[in-house]
Amino acid sequence: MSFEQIATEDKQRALAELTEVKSLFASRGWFPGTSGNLSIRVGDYKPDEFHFAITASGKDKSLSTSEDFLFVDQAGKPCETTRLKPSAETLIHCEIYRQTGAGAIFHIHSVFNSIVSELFWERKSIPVDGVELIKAFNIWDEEAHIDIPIVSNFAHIPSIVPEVTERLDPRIPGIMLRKHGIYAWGANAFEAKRHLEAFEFLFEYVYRWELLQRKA
Ligand SMILES: CSCCC(=O)C(=O)COP(=O)(O)O
Ligand SMILES: [Zn+2]
Repeated sequence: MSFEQIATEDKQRALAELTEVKSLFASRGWFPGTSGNLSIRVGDYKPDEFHFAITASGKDKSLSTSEDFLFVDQAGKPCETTRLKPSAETLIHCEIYRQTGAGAIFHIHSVFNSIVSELFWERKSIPVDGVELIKAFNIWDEEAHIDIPIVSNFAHIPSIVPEVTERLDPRIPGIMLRKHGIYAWGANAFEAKRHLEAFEFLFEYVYRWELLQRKA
């Protein structure tokens, strides 16, 4: 399916959802210093052909303007002529869509996610044991244990992608970039938001729990 074949309503829905989520996350202080990026997929999906709307790079994401989003293809190339630049991290979105077929991907930076990625960097994953909010990931085992993967962060974004490819865990709808931020995804915007909120809760929990253990 080409970009032109995708229904206008589908594209408008994606932009409306992105606008709503962006404003909500901004109200929570989740885009400090222009950080973070959001995307929602549109149209049919094949691992080698898909399209998505994504935040434009370097914008103040607490503001709402007519130049907040653009559409790109599976290679991260704009689908229409525009002076906007897609997020500098678009290739990470491309890779996550390629591997998971997700419908939405949200990325934010926070103090808790950055600290825990460093606390657990040596084991390359953030362990979470038996916390109820693991159920937000549709993992319903009693006393579930999960490991949230942490990958290296590089200024050169294409260098991050191979480790994302390697470490993506089909059970866990997220991946943490070391001292950078969390990527969370889901079948749609509602699910990606639920996952992101759960990750952020768990990161704060893990941080505070770790501190209590170290003091004891
Ligand atoms: C000032 S934040 C550094 C870039 C970053 O990590 C980020 O999430 C925002 O980049 P974008 O190009 O999507 O605005
Ligand atoms: Zn980032």
